[in-house]
Amino acid sequence: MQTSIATVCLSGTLVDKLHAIADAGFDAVEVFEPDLIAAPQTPEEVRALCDRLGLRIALYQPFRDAEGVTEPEFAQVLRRAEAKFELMDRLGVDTVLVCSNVATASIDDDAVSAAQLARLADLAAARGKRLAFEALAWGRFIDDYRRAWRIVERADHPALGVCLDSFHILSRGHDPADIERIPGEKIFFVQLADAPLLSMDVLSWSRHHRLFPGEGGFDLPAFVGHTLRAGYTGPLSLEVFNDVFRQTDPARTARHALRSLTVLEDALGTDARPVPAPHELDQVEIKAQDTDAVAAVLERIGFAPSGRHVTKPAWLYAAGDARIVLNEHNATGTAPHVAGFGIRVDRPEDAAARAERLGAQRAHRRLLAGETDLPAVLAPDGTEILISGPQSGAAWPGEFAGGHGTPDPSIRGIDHVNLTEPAADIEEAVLFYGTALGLTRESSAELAGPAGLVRSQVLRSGDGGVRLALNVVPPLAERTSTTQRHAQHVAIACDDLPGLIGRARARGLRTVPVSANYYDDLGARFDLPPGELERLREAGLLYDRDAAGEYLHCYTETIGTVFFELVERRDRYDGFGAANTPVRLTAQHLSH
Ligand SMILES: O=C(O)c1ccc(O)c(O)c1
Ligand SMILES: [Mg+2]
Repeated sequence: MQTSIATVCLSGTLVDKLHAIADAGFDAVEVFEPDLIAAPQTPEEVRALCDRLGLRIALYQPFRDAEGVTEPEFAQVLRRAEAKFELMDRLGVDTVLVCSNVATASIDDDAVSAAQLARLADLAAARGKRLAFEALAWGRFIDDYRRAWRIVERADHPALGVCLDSFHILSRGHDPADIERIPGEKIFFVQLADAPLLSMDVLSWSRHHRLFPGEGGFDLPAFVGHTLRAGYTGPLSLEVFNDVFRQTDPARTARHALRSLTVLEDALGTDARPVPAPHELDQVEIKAQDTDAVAAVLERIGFAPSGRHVTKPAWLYAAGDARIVLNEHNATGTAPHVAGFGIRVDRPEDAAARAERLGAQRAHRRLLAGETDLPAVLAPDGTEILISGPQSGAAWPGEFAGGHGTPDPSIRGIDHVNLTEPAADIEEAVLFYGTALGLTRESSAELAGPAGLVRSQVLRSGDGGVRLALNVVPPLAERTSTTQRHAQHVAIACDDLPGLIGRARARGLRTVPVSANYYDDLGARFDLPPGELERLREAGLLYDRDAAGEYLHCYTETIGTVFFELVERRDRYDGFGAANTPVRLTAQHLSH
């Protein structure tokens, strides 16, 4: 399937955009007219650049307000079209998108629109051009692709077909199954955009909030399936108007965009490779110039040092199935931060190949798997993912020697990892981690803290063995606070958290203090058994409950940009204590 993207999706000048699109690996491009008009290059120069870059210009767009108009107005439409066909000759593009009239339409009549489009198509055909008619969701009279098709069918002109844009169809709740009634050769172009399911006017929704396929609430695989079954063989072209992507690095956004098409193609089964589902979080790597303070906190929690790496300045701390690597190799000048994590899957090489197909780079392991040969990849945010095989008791811990001490018996494993992403990168991170690691998007929440709203998206493997939470830093929070920017954390699963916390405190562990008001509110919200509220208050634990079970948790101080959460899941509780997050954010804010 040919891949294409509209220049309007990206930031930068037309030349920046074309380079980014070609470098990402797209086959074709839609030139969005305002990008061309503002560019200092001549159309011939743009055409030559596309040739050099190996990019086909598949579409020129948009041509607005062409039909449903009075005869004098239509004479002006033909004059304007003549100039655009001339321009298209110079650019070397043969198809122009004509969108349904939003501004000048005064005649609500299929016969009139069909006759005018046919006359426009006559003019186009004489210049070797084609018109792809698109019903905008907010068209004055034509706002439904089925009506656009009826008009095109009625005009019955070989140079006139439809353009199907998933946003206009799915945002209005129009049934895309009727696409299959359109002959494939009359579908001149297909544009793809996803979007979050918002309730707002459709024009603002379209102009500001479109997303790449797989990132919103629309069923793009089903939509594309209908176009393919109709017999469409042209490019799948991304057309995403989005306020963030208009600002971010175009090269990175273009790679992200192409990744979304790769995922979509996989979902269509044209190149399906089952994603190996991960079983568990095998380890977390925390890097810093000096990891002593993190080591001290881990020992107070109940981890035991399992030794130093045989060749590198790195140490393994373990307890139960929880393994944390503290790495000082190549870390000059860095504060403690989560540099990577490990997952355990059935077929590590397949999982790595899948991640690479989605644009991840192979990581040249500086640390683990130097001796044991395991694949590792870099996520777009730079996090290193080490991929282990299914056997528990992986080989890599054997790279560490000289351990001592006994871990606390209540510690079970790694419950989840919580990474922070800049607001501009969250869509990319969610798409990448979800699709490369075979995790499903779970709840997303907006949590209020003293420095703004923290958006949080949870990704989870089918059996809950791997849980990853991605938090968006409030974009302006850097001006007021540093704490939320640094909200990366590693959650340690244990049983009997009250018992563990007592022993950990005796070892000197400090946790973030919880307000007295919190416990008053907890008592009001939950009818807890006698004495339970007091026990939670004395232990300084947070509490949550849902229909499936209970959740007890608490947080350590922050070291560098990392802190630890200790969690006990009772029965089948499957959340993250989100209701308690504002209390935690405030406590962390106060302790800085
Ligand atoms: O928002 C618009 O005006 C607009 C223009 C061209 C398109 O293809 C489209 O889907 C929307
Ligand atoms: Mg469109």
